[in-house]
Amino acid sequence: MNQRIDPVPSGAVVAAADDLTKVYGEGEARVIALAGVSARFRQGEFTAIMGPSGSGKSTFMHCLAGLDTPTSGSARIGEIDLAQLDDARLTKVRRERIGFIFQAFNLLPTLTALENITLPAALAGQNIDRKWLDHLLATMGIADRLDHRPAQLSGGQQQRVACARALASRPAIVFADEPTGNLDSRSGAEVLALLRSASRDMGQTIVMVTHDPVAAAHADRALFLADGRIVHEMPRPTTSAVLEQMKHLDAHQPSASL
Ligand SMILES: Nc1ncnc2c1ncn2[C@@H]1O[C@H](COP(=O)(O)OP(=O)(O)OP(=O)(O)O)[C@@H](O)[C@H]1O
Repeated sequence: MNQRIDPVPSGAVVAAADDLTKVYGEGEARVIALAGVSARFRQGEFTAIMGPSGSGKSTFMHCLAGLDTPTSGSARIGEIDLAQLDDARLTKVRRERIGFIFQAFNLLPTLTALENITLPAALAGQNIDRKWLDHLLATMGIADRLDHRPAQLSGGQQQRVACARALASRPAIVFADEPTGNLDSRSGAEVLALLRSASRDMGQTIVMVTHDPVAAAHADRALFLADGRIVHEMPRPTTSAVLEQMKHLDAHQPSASL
């Protein structure tokens, strides 16, 4: 009997894109931001989305997260096709199933760290499991900063609060948009280690857009976009392999030949 070796993670599909296209503008201003992107994101999988500037990374993530509407194709969270939802239902799905981490942290300045962390769950009318929250706060290393307001925290601490906020309600999927873009390398490494541990130890599915090969090397796989298409998928990315791939893609950018 042949033993089959299956390289695909066996977790359930948590989010999926099928032939997503996105066209902005018309006539001379027409831009094809996504030209048919399909991908699966499995339970507990940590995916980095990479690609040259303008390749469609943000558009892809926004369509997957229900923050933007594709021109055609479908984006699903679990079994829910986002295109079938009106605005109110879409907001509900985002609140209940999706966590977000942004480059600029996006914490509310008048709220304490703890209030920021629990706000999305409160808005969604969800209870946060206290044991889970304590575990999360200890893991994120912010248990002694909970009464501080964002201005009283370092950038790294603010992003760890934002990570705890995204993970608190155990969403189906967390989208992180350049989460280390505003951090020094040490704080960035801490945040990446936390995301790594959230996926590996807590089974959290994470999709992270990044320009940074060091950040991508923390993921289980990297998807590379160019001109609105996925042109390469790299399992277990390393910094040097990602760097090579990026050089290759940059060399094929139209501007590089000018
Ligand atoms: N609202 C919009 N209106 C018109 N064109 C847009 C809009 N948003 C994005 N685009 C265009 O779509 C293409 C993809 O943009 P997108 O922001 O998804 O790329 P990206 O890979 O995230 O870029 P970056 O790394 O620079 O953030 C670009 O050519 C961009 O100019």
